[in-house]
Amino acid sequence: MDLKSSHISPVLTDPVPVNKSRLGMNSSLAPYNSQQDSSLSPGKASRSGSRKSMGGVDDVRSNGWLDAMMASSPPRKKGLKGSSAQVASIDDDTEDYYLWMLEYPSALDSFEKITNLAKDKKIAMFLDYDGTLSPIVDDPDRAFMSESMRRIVRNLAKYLPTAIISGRSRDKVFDLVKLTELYYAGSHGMDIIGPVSETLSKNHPNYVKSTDHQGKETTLFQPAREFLPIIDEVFRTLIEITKDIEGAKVENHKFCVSVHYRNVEENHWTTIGQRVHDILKDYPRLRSTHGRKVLEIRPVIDWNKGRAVEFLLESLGLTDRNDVLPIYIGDDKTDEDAFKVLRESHRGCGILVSSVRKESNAFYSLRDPNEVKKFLQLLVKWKRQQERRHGKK
Ligand SMILES: O=P(O)(O)OC[C@H]1O[C@H](O[C@H]2O[C@H](CO)[C@@H](O)[C@H](O)[C@H]2O)[C@H](O)[C@@H](O)[C@@H]1O
Repeated sequence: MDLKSSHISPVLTDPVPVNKSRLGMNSSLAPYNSQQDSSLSPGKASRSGSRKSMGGVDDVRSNGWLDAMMASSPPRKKGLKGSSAQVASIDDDTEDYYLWMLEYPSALDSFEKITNLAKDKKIAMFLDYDGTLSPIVDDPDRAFMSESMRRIVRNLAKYLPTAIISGRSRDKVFDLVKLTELYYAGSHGMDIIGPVSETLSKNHPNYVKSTDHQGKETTLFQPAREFLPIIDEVFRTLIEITKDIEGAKVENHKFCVSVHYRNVEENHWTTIGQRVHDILKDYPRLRSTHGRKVLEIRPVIDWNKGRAVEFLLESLGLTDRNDVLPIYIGDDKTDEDAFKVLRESHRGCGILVSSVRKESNAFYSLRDPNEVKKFLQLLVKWKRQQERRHGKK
């Protein structure tokens, strides 16, 4: 992979004529504005040059934000509210779900098919965190993975290169996973700690030698470094503008910011959405994407979980090889970028974790983290058997 080419470098997207945003285009899709005052810090627009609300047209109710916010997570199971540790998703045991599974078959039922694909290949495993390794809960600070899940992931990493790719900051996700034998990509892939790769290090300015939690030599890749001050600034602003909204929570994930509304009364979702939307008019080089009851504010760079998968495969020396099968398991919209990369490059497979029907670029599905655990457990068992068969310990 040539890091000098635009294929891998996180090039900012091209500017689009201003009138597009005036036509009510969702600002989460609105591009970097080359007209911005270059004397400002990265991402910040001058007030006079900022995109203002266009008399109701540029309003979260009419531009699709509110719909996306409403649709961003399975509805709650009745009676779940209260405990912060309770799982907040529902099982949609309808006929519809089973019909949907014809298109996205269960990875458990298809296990043999998957391992047939993996025969004589090296699997590279990529795992999302929230909603995949840990259940979705009301309090993001209490989204713990179970000890049994941790044990299985640790075992898996003995046999396969395994990476966690999360929207959380790398440090936060490491604190939750606590496994030194994995690779980590935080901030939706904008903060990667991976193996040393001579080819990559020669070609990329954002690639620096580092040491991991065990003091082992690794490399750090942070394609959005220049955005650190602006992310900090927008984080503080978002805290300020949401402080009167009960239940709102803002998290700083170093290269991106999360604004949670899971615990906000539904009749205040428009307010929270509108305020975030309006603030982003001052930051044309930042955009928002929709996660599970969360708005994620991130730099407008051509980098996402899909690019992180490509990057890690390259760092592991596993790219452009027919004997590699990457598997990515994730539950969220941001994981779709990774599913898409695997689907479009005709290698590996995406597994969507969902208990409700969703359009996806994944090939298979698993209902919830419990099924993820069963799948990973089967994989460990299968790898063990394979190694025994091939005479390894
Ligand atoms: O890429 P991920 O590892 O899946 O991270 C995406 C977001 O996950 C967290 O929020 C989600 O999980 C919370 C805990 O279960 C839940 O309360 C919240 O509603 C979900 O959106 C994390 O807190 C976010 O910052 C991440 O962006």
